[in-house]
Amino acid sequence: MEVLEQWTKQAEQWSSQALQQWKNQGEPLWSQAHLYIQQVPPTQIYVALAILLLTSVLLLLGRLFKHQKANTILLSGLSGSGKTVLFYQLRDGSSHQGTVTSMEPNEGTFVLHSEKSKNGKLKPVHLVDVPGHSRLRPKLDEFLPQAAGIVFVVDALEFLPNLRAASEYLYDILTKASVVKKRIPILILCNKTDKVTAHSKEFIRKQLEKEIDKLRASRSAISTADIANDFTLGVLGEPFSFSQCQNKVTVAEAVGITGEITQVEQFIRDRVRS
Ligand SMILES: Nc1nc2c(ncn2[C@@H]2O[C@H](COP(=O)(O)OP(=O)(O)OP(=O)(O)O)[C@@H](O)[C@H]2O)c(=O)[nH]1
Ligand SMILES: [Mg+2]
Repeated sequence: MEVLEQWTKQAEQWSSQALQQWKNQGEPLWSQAHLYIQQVPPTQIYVALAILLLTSVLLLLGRLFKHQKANTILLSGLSGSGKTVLFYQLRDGSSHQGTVTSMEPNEGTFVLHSEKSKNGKLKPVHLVDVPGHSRLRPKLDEFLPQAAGIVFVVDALEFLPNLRAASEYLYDILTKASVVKKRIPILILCNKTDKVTAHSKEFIRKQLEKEIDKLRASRSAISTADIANDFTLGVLGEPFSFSQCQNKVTVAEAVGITGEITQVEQFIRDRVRS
């Protein structure tokens, strides 16, 4: 016990000595600094402070601005259209065979696999694969404020049996206030075109336009109170066509399973620029 007490005393002594030494060394430095500040005209100090403040504000604004620049691309579309396969192709260049119906969004921020070998600085893309199950679709709304583009994936093989459901989902997206106000570009991606029985993108576009035209007629007949937040689609009195939309709507083809995805990659890179 005594040894311990002696040790503690010794340690206390050392630390107070060290503290005194620092104080002795620091004092002349402090008085020198004080003297120097007194010599500098106050205007110079104010100018230096103003410059410091201005650069901090500019840096902060720069960061804020960078954050606001959207780099999110959303993959939407009915269940089974091939969004998750596409997500992995874009990220890894492989389809990760054996995907099952997604129960939650797949999300990642990365440089597209096909661009990894390219020189130069490429901005990473924040890609979100929103499950097609009707109960999970509202998740799309969470990501819309940051969306730079929406890819609406359509199964070109099993297209006709799903025409009504796909048109309804697309109609909902096209009339969302956040989509219309921000004019978020939409790419209708006709997937699974590897099979000979797949429909062409022209056929798919026309069928979707016809079906949306019917939906527009039936929906405008219901109470306007229900659709108060929605925007009316196209030009009233004219048959609906995607060219009437305020946001740019384009159509492209892909084969997610084998990685023939250059058109969707181009769409993404056009929306997300460094
Ligand atoms: N023939 C063919 N089949 C494909 C293609 N892309 C995807 N598939 C198949 O389509 C099925 C559904 O693909 P997923 O990527 O899981 O579909 P999803 O859109 O993510 O579906 P949810 O998660 O339920 O919304 C899988 O069996 C895939 O193998 C393609 O280009 N050609
Ligand atoms: Mg999925």
